[in-house]
Amino acid sequence: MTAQTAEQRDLTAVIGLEVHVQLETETKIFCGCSTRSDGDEAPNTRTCPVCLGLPGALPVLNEGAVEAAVRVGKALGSELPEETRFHRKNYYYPDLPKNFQITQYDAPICGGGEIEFSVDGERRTVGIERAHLEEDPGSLAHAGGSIDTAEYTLIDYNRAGTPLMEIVTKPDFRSAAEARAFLAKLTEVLEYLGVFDTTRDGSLRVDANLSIVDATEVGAEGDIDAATLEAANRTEVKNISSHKGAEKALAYEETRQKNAIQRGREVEQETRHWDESRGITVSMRSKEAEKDYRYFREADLPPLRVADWTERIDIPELPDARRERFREAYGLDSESASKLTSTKQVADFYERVADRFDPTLAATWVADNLLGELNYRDMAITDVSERLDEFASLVELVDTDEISVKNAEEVVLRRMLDDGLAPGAVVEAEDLGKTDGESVAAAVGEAIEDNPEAVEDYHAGEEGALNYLVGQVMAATGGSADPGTVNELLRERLEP
Ligand SMILES: Nc1ncnc2c1ncn2[C@@H]1O[C@H](COP(=O)(O)OP(=O)(O)OP(=O)(O)O)[C@@H](O)[C@H]1O
Ligand SMILES: [Mg+2]
Ligand SMILES: [Mg+2]
Repeated sequence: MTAQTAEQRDLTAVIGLEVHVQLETETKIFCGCSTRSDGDEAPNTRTCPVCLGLPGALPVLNEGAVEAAVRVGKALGSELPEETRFHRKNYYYPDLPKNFQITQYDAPICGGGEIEFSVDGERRTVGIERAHLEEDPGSLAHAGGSIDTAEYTLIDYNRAGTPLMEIVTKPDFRSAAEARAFLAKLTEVLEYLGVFDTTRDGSLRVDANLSIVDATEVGAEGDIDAATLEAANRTEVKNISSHKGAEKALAYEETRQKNAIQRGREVEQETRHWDESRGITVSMRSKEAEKDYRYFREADLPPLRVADWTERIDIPELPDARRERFREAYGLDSESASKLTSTKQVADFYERVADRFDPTLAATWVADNLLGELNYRDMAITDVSERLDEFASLVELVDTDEISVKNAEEVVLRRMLDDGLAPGAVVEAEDLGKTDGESVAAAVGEAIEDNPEAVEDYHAGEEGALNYLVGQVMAATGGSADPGTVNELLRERLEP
């Protein structure tokens, strides 16, 4: 080891992501096969000559996929070209029986753009290189689960031809945590656009690129010049299917590469595989160069004019804008505004409740109570979207003081979710109607009469005695009296 490598160098990680997202369409991108799996379908049943790549079968572009891609482009602030084209990317691997993937090359549907997100309370902006449309390959099942030890592999082409969008970022990330925060934001935006179904298995897959550069190469703005980026040997980690997986794989790669460099070894430019169960990346092959793919024009698909689509398609209000509007229009704090805009469905639900009640009360009920109880049950807002009227009538019962907040939260809401009951039915079944003023007053009188010692203690200045008496009244009214009112009534009655 030379003297130079023996001392610790100050190193920085450089990260760029290629994110493959399945666009939500009814049918595949180049044929009429369904994209919807019914859960326990047999392999290779949702297929036809086109997605099986049989000779002579001709692709026909799905308009739904183009529309979704245009939405994504608009949300990213990309440049949408007048015209876009498709290419064949040639490679030999059993997940694609044609031996090429129809994708885009020099005229992708989206060029440039950026995404802003927060990480550790700081705002970051990451550039988008481009985003293009392509077909998803089939899926491989390695016997025993591991690609490097399997004896054989099974192939299922049901997934083949699902519309994919590959969103390629600039190498603008400097840490694994940033990459993860970006993925969360991207997912949120895609979900708002209605082009992405997060619950679909494998709907988001990431290739994570990482290289290490000397910290001295990083400018004041975190910028690194193109020649340095080009010269740095990067690894591309494939097979990552979750945000958390991406963060873990990148953190692993960062440590592995930094250790190699600190020991004076060079990092090899290669493709690596993320082994989720072992939590490590393993070498697969040297990184293919662009020329290996022999890209050429897909002659079976004519160039597509996107200009008309771009004009016609509008996108909804995006998460950041909606968050800001919630803060201003409804006077919510940042935390509630964030919670209530976490998905478009939650935000829509909240706005419908806020239309009927005081927005702050609506925020407490949706953000704290409802989302909390749903989360606890592994349910989503979409499970109760149809029950907005019932939910509103629960808030109404509290708002008009007919039941106590405690009973509304702990009894009514829970039984609504667990047993599918309407709030009125729960109130009746559990006899939760608030005790009227007279019976509370009577219970207060009784508590004073039955507990002379506590009364004496209270008069002797012991505040604890009052709490004891409040407890007695609450017990006598079955918890339906308002503790604050009981407290006041007792003080009044005990005044000398
Ligand atoms: N020095 C670097 N360190 C880390 N990431 C880098 C570096 N230079 C480029 N990248 C990132 O690598 C990714 C390159 O993706 P791109 O799709 O353009 O090419 P590719 O990976 O060679 O092609 P393929 O789609 O065939 O895998 C981008 O996300 C880019 O930001
Ligand atoms: Mg790529
Ligand atoms: Mg790549």
